[in-house]
Amino acid sequence: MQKTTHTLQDTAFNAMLDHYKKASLRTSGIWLLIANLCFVLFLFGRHQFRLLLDPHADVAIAGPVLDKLSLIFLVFFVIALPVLRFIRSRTPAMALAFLVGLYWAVVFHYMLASDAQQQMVFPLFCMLIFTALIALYPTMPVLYSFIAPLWLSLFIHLIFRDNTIPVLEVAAILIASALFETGRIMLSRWFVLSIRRECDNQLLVSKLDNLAHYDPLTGVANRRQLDNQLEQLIAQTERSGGTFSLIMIDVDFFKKYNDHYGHQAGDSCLVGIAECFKNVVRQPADLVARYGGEEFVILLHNAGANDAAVIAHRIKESVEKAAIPHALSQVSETITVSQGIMQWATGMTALELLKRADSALYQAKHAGRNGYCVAE
Ligand SMILES: Nc1nc2c(ncn2[C@@H]2O[C@H](COP(=O)(O)OP(=O)(O)OP(=O)(O)O)[C@@H](O)[C@H]2O)c(=O)[nH]1
Repeated sequence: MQKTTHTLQDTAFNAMLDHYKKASLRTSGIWLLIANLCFVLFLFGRHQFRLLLDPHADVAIAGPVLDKLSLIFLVFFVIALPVLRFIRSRTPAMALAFLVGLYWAVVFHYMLASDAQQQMVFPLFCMLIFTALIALYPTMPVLYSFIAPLWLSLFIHLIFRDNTIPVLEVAAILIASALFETGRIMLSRWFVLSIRRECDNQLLVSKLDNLAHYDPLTGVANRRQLDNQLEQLIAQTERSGGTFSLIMIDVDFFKKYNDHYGHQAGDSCLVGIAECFKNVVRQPADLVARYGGEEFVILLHNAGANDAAVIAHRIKESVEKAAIPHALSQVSETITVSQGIMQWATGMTALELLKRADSALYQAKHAGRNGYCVAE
């Protein structure tokens, strides 16, 4: 039983984690794309600004290519931004992140080939990976799809550029990568922890809600929920017109049942009877509630007294079919119920309705039990 509860909790937690990962991907994916656009515009503006200050500046190699690449990114941005809203699964997000990463790998390639742009590559690399970390840390595969092309292009370039390996630059990249990875682990632990707390809170709220609104023995609505729904139904029916009915049900000779079979058997009997009621009403529209002790009430939406009588007949049949033995009953060899039906009329309060249904139930008892009576 405990194992089942744990499995259910784990399933709820995994579903919630998945939901929040996707939600965060949609919102922070947009932010990341805009941040990338800012970096692109910065490079473009920087190049134009340098030309403005010094028309002979050494920008010949990378400058024009970067301008074209900026334009390409702008087109890509215009297409990708609306698409991002519709991304529901991880694979297209990974593909999109990889494309942006690849774009930066190409930009790095051209920047590293120019003396004037070279010194910008490492700060740009750091800014890119850390903004990506902020946006994508909950979904590691998407984050790595973005980082991998950047990282590989830089590393391959550094190692194969000259015959000697630039130890300082490689060390700087390794330190930045180590900071990135430890930061990612830390953030994603906090993320998982906050989802775990959220999941626990929701489970707690639903447990408290169950305790507040359902009868712990039979699982049907309790008196509090019945009172609330009845008030609401009266207000709603008064506003929109129509009608509804209420059936009050009492188990026949239940005291004798308890005395004969014991209180625990009495409890099981109530559970079985409540099950019969649930099976015959329209759910979730109609409400089965435990009114108190061995008395139940059923609220039937959009039902007149005649419709309620049909339901009452079905209840009688369903209880008979359950065939719960009752050796001391004076009307049958099995458990039976008596029912009082009352149709709501305009201006009638909840209290009056319940009282009239109770009187009809009394009449049904008086008429020999195991039957139903409609209030006049
Ligand atoms: N096992 C069990 N018994 C309950 C519960 N709530 C009420 N009862 C019992 O239900 C019995 C109700 O008895 P009465 O009100 O005298 O009615 P009855 O014996 O059904 O007689 P009639 O209604 O006239 O047919 C009492 O013995 C209560 O103790 C419950 O939750 N579990």
